[in-house]
Amino acid sequence: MNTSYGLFITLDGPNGVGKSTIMGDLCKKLTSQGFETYKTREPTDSLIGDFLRKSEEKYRGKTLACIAATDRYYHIEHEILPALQKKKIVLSDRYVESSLVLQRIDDVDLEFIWEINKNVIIPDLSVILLASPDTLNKRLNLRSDGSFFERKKTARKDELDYYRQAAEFLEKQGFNVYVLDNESTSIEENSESITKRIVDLYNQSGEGLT
Ligand SMILES: Nc1ncnc2c1ncn2[C@@H]1O[C@H](COP(=O)(O)OP(=O)(O)OP(=O)(O)O)[C@@H](O)[C@H]1O
Ligand SMILES: Cc1cn([C@H]2C[C@H](O)[C@@H](COP(=O)(O)O)O2)c(=O)[nH]c1=O
Repeated sequence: MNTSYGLFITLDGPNGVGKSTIMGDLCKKLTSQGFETYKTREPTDSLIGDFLRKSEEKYRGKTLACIAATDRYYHIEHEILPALQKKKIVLSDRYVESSLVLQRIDDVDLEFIWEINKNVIIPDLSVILLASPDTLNKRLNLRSDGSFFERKKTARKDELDYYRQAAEFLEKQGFNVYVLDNESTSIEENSESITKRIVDLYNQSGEGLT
């Protein structure tokens, strides 16, 4: 664990599952309990991240996978590690879990994806939110436009299958994975149980709460 350097928490799951909603709630809860948080996301807000966000209509497959991995290593070096060194609780909306799903939907095989991502730092907790394809489609339909991954017809079911496989795969790589149903369980209940896990990890690190 990275606990002597703060805590690193990732929040992942299919498009529209509720990552940013839960992230906002989690940050509020942790801040109100006296923790210093650092909220971040992938693609990052750097030039590489902006490039990744704009890339999906032009670049695909292994090329897009490498752009996402490049942005991730930049993220680790320039945002995640500096914030962990300041003992913050770093919360990232998407991380390597996303590549193990989105790049697979884009026909890149798992071995290649892992090969270019295997040197990432392991989060203290990797939260994966899931919901049924119907619910995901309903939530996404509320939006006016969609990305390549959101528009792809079979994407919802593929995303769910690949997230389940990613959870299993990452556990074997030593990740502490926490899979949650974000369909029938409320935003409040889920963010409460994630907060509890984070506080438990913090206390286990021997730092105490303040
Ligand atoms: N547990 C929940 N129950 C019901 N609705 C939820 C729940 N969690 C999130 N939502 C709703 O789902 C919708 C999508 O949420 P959000 O934008 O946070 O998803 P996201 O995973 O961040 O999406 P994207 O990956 O596309 O950015 C929002 O309208 C949000 O209010
Ligand atoms: C982290 C990550 C991102 N992408 C691409 C796929 C989408 O174009 C965006 C995700 O944007 P959102 O606003 O979070 O929906 O980035 C990718 O291909 N692989 C990745 O690992």
